[in-house]
Amino acid sequence: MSSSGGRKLAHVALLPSAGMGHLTPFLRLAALFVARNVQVTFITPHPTVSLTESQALSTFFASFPQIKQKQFHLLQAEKNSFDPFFSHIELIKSSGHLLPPLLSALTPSLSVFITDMTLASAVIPITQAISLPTYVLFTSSAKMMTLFLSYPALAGSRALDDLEETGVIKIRNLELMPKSLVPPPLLQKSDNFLKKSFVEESGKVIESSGILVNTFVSFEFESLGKINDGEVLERPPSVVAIGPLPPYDSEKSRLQLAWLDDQPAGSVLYVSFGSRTALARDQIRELGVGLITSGSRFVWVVKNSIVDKEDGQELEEVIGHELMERVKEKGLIVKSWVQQEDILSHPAVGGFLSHCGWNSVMEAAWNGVRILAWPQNGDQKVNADVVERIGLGTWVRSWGWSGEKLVSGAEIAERIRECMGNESLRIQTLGIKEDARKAVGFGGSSDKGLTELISMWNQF
Ligand SMILES: O=c1ccn([C@@H]2O[C@H](COP(=O)(O)OP(=O)(O)O[C@H]3O[C@H](CO)[C@@H](O)[C@H](O)[C@H]3O)[C@@H](O)[C@H]2O)c(=O)[nH]1
Repeated sequence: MSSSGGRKLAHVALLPSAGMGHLTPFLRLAALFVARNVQVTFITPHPTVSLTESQALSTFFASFPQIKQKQFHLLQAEKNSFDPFFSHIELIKSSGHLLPPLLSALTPSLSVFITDMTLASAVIPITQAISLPTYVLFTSSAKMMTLFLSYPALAGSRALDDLEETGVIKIRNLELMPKSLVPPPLLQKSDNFLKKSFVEESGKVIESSGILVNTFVSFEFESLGKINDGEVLERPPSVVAIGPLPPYDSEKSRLQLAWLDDQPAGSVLYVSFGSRTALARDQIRELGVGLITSGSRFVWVVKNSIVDKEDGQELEEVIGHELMERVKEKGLIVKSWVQQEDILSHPAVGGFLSHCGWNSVMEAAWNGVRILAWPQNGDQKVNADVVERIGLGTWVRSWGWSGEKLVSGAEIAERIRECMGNESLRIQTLGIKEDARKAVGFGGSSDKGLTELISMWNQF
């Protein structure tokens, strides 16, 4: 803690987890703290899983020289997991014992620590031992949080066995969600990585000083209510909605998007499945056919590997020469990565074919762009359900989880036409954009939540 003109200022350290879906909200939160005179130390696990993360970090620290960066050098370990992101999270956790010396060397001493929810079981015992108040940034939806917080109790009860009959996940008498939304590994009887990590992380998150969640009250009123009213857990840590975490200025690449500039307002569909999902090769081709047949204009980010370091193949090899040529007539194809904020904030963009990673959902709400949801894995069906209920988009439930079936180009085209031509959805989406901006604007629900937290931390 330090003081400015006699006023105490909080010093907050942030520790993100692996992948852009976790790093981005942490960077945005750090930028918000700077704008509110909070001193920030940003702890970056080193190395990162992807090149995109290292690049995002370099740009970020160049724009925010007032933020201290502390590299957290991870132990080297064999990468033997089926998923590079999960194995990186394990690596960060197993390097946890290297954190205390790093934390004790920080000056002024820390007021508060903020960790990613996937690292809680490694971090919270360490920060508890030094009596450092620790908050969790939950990077998914509040609806997903209802499942996350109740999962240890669910997994230890008969509730999962009873599912065969009811098809609905219940905690005590509270209906959380239909089984069909839940990531399949969480429903399995046998042990698996996701089950183990939900039980371990959730068990520690409930010992935290509080949870910050990247959502806003009017968007997820019901789920936030269920948690804060003690329906999900009898004594939940306080949960504060602080989203949508707005993009910071230098996040935009300031590239000239000449092609987009030439398209009519709201006419372009942006197609992306986030930072860590690659569709199967045959599904990529069907999607290409669907995009052409739909008649819509589009910007399509094609990833052919979940790790960008390995995303080496030429697009033409993946899509095929003929399709590649036809796709170019109506749209722009980008390999691996595009600065999403540049695209979603462009007036020509009116729709987003999205996997419903939660950051993408919040970014669509922030920019008033309607979603055609195509969840692929993890929390994404839960998030798609939130999108559909609030009216930010539509969801074709029959498309299933990633790889469950091959969705045909004709079917995709039909759904794109419906979504892009849906005038009431367009209007609803603009209303949601207004609500999102109100929530983080002066005196809005998210603004108040964060202001109250910071004033409390300034007293620590
Ligand atoms: O070409 C791209 C692709 C992604 N992004 C950005 O990267 C982030 C991606 O996050 P998200 O949309 O949440 O997707 P994932 O990368 O898939 O995120 C992981 O983390 C999320 C938050 O926990 C989960 O909701 C997802 O299911 C999980 O896969 C967003 O900020 C995007 O703007 C880009 O800028 N360019």
